[in-house]
Amino acid sequence: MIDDLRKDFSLPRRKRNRATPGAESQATLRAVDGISLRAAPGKVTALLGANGAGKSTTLSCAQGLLKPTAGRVRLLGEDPWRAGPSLRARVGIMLQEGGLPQAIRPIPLLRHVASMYRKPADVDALVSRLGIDGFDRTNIRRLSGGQRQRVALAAALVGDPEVLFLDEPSAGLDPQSRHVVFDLVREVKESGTCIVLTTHLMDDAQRLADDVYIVDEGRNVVEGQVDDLLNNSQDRKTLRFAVSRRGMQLLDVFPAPLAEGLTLREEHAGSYEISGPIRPEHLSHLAGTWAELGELPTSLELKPRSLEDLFLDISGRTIR
Ligand SMILES: Nc1ncnc2c1ncn2[C@@H]1O[C@H](COP(=O)(O)OP(=O)(O)OP(=O)(O)O)[C@@H](O)[C@H]1O
Repeated sequence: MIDDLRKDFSLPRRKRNRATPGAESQATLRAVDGISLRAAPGKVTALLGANGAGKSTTLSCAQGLLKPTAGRVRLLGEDPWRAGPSLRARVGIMLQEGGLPQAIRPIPLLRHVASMYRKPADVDALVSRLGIDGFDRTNIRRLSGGQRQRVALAAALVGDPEVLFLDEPSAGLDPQSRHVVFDLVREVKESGTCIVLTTHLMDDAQRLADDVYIVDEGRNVVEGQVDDLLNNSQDRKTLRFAVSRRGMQLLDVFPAPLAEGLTLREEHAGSYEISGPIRPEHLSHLAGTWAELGELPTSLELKPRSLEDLFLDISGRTIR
């Protein structure tokens, strides 16, 4: 549970303070500015946001790795910043950078980690499930990014945690590994573990998460159950199509006035997206226009709005 979390980072300012020559004044960066969230047992809670939105900082405060500037954090009822080893033993953490020792092979590392817990998970089962035995002759330093991710996940699960934090769990995974990792995460959730994850991949969030929090510039902007968020926008659809005539003006393709809350975007030359409450008349209008022009779209797709559409509406389509 996180209530009104704030985290400022002190940044050295290059400019010297004229009032006190020689002294370096400090500037602060507010990375998190009032985030609140709750993560329940037996659920996957996803924290989504653009690069630099404040997700990892929030997770680090929740894990007790960073001290919040203000606000309240409770992890299994305790303040994680002050908590001792008994709380840590109930929590599994998979960090974005891996955070693994480098000069050791994966299985000896996992056995060593397991030896620190009173009731560890079955290391052999985790190793074979995540295919770690296939690359155990290599030190962690030399593993590929995806292999290291799998070892990091196994290390986070080896203590059979009650709360599991996953920072970008599918980064660098090939499609097969991604399926295995997702199935494993679902099983862990069904066993009652509270899972909190961050991801940039909206597909992953849509497939894995029960609850989502979208953060932007350190603040919550949307929160809710994935199903509710998507159902609420059920009347909204996204139509994507491409036409072969390069350089064609958008209005030649869709001359109807953009009434009724439809938004229209040219993704790149000849490739368009219309979103909003699309009705059959709009499709027939488009088809009529194409028939007049003798144009057949090279692709055409009508989809319900996804978490990615929702996310892009909120955080914009340009890099900030
Ligand atoms: N130790 C630090 N010192 C100074 N600034 C920091 C520090 N850690 C993070 N920041 C800044 O705080 C902001 C939030 O960073 P954070 O890592 O929480 O974002 P994020 O949402 O996890 O991003 P990403 O998706 O890229 O991992 C960024 O502007 C980042 O540069």
